[in-house]
Amino acid sequence: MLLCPVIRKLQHRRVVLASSSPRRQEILSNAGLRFEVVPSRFKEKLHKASFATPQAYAVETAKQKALEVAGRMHQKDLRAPDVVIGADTIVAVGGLILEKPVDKQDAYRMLSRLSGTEHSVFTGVAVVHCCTKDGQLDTRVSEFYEETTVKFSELSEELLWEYIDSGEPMDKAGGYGIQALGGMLVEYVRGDFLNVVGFPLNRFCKELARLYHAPRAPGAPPRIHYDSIPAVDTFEDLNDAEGGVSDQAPANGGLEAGGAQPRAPHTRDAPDLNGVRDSQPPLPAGLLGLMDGFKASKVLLTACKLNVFDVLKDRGPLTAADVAREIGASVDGTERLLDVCADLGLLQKADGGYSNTETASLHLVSDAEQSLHGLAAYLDGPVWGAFTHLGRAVREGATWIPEPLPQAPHKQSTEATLQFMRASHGLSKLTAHHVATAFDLSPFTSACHLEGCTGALAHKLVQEYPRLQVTVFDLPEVIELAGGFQAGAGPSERVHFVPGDPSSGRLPPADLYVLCSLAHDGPDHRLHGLLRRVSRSCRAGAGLLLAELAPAEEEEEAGGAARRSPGLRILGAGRPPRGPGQYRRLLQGLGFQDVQATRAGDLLHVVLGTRAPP
Ligand SMILES: O=c1[nH]cc([C@@H]2O[C@H](COP(=O)(O)OP(=O)(O)OP(=O)(O)O)[C@@H](O)[C@H]2O)c(=O)[nH]1
Repeated sequence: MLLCPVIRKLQHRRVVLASSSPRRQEILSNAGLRFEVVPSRFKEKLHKASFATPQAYAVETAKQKALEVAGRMHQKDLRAPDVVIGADTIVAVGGLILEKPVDKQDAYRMLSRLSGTEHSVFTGVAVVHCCTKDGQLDTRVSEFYEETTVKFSELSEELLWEYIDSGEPMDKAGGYGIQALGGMLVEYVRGDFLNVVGFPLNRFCKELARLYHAPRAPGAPPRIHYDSIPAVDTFEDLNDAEGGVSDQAPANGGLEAGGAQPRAPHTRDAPDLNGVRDSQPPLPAGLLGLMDGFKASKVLLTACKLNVFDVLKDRGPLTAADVAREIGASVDGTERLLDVCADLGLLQKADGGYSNTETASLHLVSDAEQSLHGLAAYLDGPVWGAFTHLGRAVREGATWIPEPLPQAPHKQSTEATLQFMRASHGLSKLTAHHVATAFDLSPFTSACHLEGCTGALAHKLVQEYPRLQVTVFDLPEVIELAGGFQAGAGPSERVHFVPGDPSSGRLPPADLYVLCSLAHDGPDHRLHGLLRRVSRSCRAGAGLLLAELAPAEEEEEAGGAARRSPGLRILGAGRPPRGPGQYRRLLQGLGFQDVQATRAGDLLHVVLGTRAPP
């Protein structure tokens, strides 16, 4: 699915989300939208009985929320934002409209009404386009709603009160949060899940596509289709070009009548649809994005290095001054860093306070179970340094990534070795489940993970397969430090650490050899060398499990060119990603048969082959 063009419709506009709901903020920032948050002060007290349907009530409330913010911002700044988004979520059951409970008794009334029955969740959404004419605010509103049906199980009194006492129901429509504990009350959902959570993202994208699609004038020549501009397959009718020319005025019919068409700030009026625009090459937005994409990476890596996400862990919103004090940095500099992190969807910003998004809590806090903090430090350190001198590497024919570690251990200090191991550990913990379960490995009783580093994958394998013994085989200096890492739930007597050199010398005997070294996915000749050694060492019938980082599926389909993930492509040594056919040929050429390849966790190719008899 080609998603970016839809959200990109709003890229050059000042977008405001008129909502205090953290769920809405997260849904939209996860989708890549950049926006400011200005919670609405509109009191949700419209007269429900005066609306023909519950959904009409939700839509009107959403619209009033957005208009209040547009009006207030216009008054304050004398310039309204370009787009204000408002939303309102309600639950409708048996002719009743349920909003957020006012107290525990109210929550009890709502939840007992929902117990054992089906109800509808409506989210009304208003997209208000603003423009200022002669100092006056002019608005056009596009509005819609989405309905999702939810069925609750029968809830016992005890369960009901336990849930209410958890505190979760209080700020949620209908008194439950389907995304958290409330999910346990739900028997089934029909429709958009995110609509229940507070924002119908799919419908919103379709509306954007519809709003920003300018129909071709009758008789006008057909539009040029630029190869670099992907067609939108799900969000139909999005046929304009990327970049500046895509900031066309919304289509007629998309917005309510009664005001001027909004346009992107700092741009001149778009030319008419008379073919002139079609003769212009598109502005190279993608190219410009590639050119300065490193800035976003550096912001993320720097925020990790300064432990911004650790400071915000498990705390309510903190101001820039609070964070600056804790990280020992200037308030101005910290505020700028935090604002960009919020733009990048790493932090939430509301009322001048910052807090971690779910992604940051999961992966950027240093002691999180699935932390990638170590990877960030490694990328910010040796990898950043190597890329700074990329020109030299190209001239000299060296690999693009510093031969990080096991390849050149004698050059590494213990700290450098640990830095690499932390990166590898984070990636392994993140992906171990997907690698371990991509195929049924239960027929194997012994495995050897070559370059197994801290043993994170080995621990997952023994957890999944109760009969399996796993040897972690890696350089002595790595094995020596591996004990300092928490690789699994606890020490397992079925995981053995054996020092040696995977690229020379004898390999420990095993039924299954595993190669999964994601943090230093090296050049082809290295992998081929290791595979040849496995092929020579293992008996006929032994297995080989190989896992590598893979481009997104759509890129793979487009010929593996990895057009839109250069970072992934060069995570290795600058080689193009392999497709399933290439794995098959590679392994068959090395004496393996029955080669199967699969994708796992959206980020990996996992391949399993069996050593053929010589
Ligand atoms: O399963 C879930 N259902 C609903 C929610 C959250 O409930 C609220 C709905 O309230 P409302 O639409 O009035 O939005 P507010 O939170 O008050 O924010 P505004 O400032 O936009 O008025 C909403 O937050 C949903 O996310 C949920 O979390 N799970």
